Amino acid sequence: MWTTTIARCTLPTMLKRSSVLACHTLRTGGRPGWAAAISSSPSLHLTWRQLRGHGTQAPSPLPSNALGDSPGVRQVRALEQERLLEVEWEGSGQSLYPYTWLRDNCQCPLCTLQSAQARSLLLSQLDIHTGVDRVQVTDNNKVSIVWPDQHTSEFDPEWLRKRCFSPAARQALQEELFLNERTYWDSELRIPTANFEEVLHDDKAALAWLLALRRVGIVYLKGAPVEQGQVARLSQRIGYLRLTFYGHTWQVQDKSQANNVAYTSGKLSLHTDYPALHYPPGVQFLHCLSQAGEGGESEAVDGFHMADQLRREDPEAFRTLTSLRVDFTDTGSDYCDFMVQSKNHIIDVDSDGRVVRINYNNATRDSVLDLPLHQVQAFYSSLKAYVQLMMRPENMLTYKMEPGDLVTFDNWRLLHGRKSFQSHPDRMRHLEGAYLDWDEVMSRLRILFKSVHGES
Ligand SMILES: C[N+](C)(C)CCCC(=O)O
Ligand SMILES: O=C(O)CCC(=O)C(=O)O
Ligand SMILES: [Fe+2]
Ligand SMILES: [Zn+2]
Repeated sequence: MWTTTIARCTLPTMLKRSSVLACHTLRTGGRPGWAAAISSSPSLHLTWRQLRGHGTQAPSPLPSNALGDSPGVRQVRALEQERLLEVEWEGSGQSLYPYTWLRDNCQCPLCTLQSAQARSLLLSQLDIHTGVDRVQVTDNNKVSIVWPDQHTSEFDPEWLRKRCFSPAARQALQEELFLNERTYWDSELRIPTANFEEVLHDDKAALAWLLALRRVGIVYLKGAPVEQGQVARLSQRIGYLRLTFYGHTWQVQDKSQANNVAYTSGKLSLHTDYPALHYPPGVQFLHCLSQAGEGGESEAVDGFHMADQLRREDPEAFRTLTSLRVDFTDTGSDYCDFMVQSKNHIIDVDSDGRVVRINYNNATRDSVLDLPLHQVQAFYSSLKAYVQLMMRPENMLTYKMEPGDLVTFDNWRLLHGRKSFQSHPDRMRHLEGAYLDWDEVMSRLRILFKSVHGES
């Protein structure tokens, strides 16, 4: 039984600016806490193992799982009573597979459309009470099953091993697919930095960029041409960008009759972008084309880290912000006219209580507050507690973008802001921005990993 615990760990020197940075990270089993070595050198060549953290996997009853060197099958046995196939691995260990699942996932050309790597077997054709006629290990070490209707399935040992139903194997595969392990940080973070052109042209650099974006939540790219169109170029490296009412890409400038507080020279307090949508953009790019002489510095905090801190320091506030849905609103005209309304938790948690998304922009929080009278004051105190935690100097990162800098960050996790600035009509501060979603970014990450490391 592997339980998830909060552990304290010390990060290697590369991630911190000075002395020892205490970080909090999720750890499994009774193993020592991992420490991901995240290099912030200009080329940011990080290895998969470095960013995954070696100690993140739960102890596996199998010698190696989902990470290569798959042993062969020694023996298979049909457990008739339980309707399970038992696979005994060479070396040590065994795995159990339900008959129903095996029949459902037959890889033969009748059951699978090979060109789409998709199931063509219909659920109506699946007998969920099927038995087996006979099972054996073939000469080329495949697991062969003959079903009662004499249909035959053959399974590759490596394919089966990866899909082992043990809790440890499931956890290892889920981490490999979704990379949900995060490295929390505070004001001491040295933002992982890479070269813009290198990320565009080199697969290893692009992989390191996306691994760090997932794990740390923010990566700085330097050396982008100082002209519009670079965030679009970078989004093409992934696939495509996320269109919103503010356009395919958008220009952050001090505008008259601004349709958003971002388009002024005023201070922006820590926020996530677009909580007025029920599915806010997962990733944000901001490219600096021109900076203000005075002001305009950027601020950022790790919203997941802050939420975990709030859970410990003020559990009642945490409960309030994860359970009350807050109305957000955004009305105006840009790409086209819009009247957007949403209801979001300030802190979204999944069914296991893990923080998965922060939704908060004070500018678009609606005056409509759909709460019973007696909950209103408690809502404000909870929100204040979270925001005051974020504003502590030890939690907040500050940096000033220069022309050619392009920051990429996790908009579901980070809250970002900017200091007010002096507007000069001859030298306007100008950032170009774009959004992407995590599904597309993770898709590119998996493809890059496969092409760089040659694993499936
Ligand atoms: C205007 N834009 C696209 C730069 C930011 C919108 C963020 C928000 O209003 O939540
Ligand atoms: O101007 C900046 O530095 C940040 C702008 C911003 O946060 C936004 O446009 O939403
Ligand atoms: Fe923003
Ligand atoms: Zn089949």
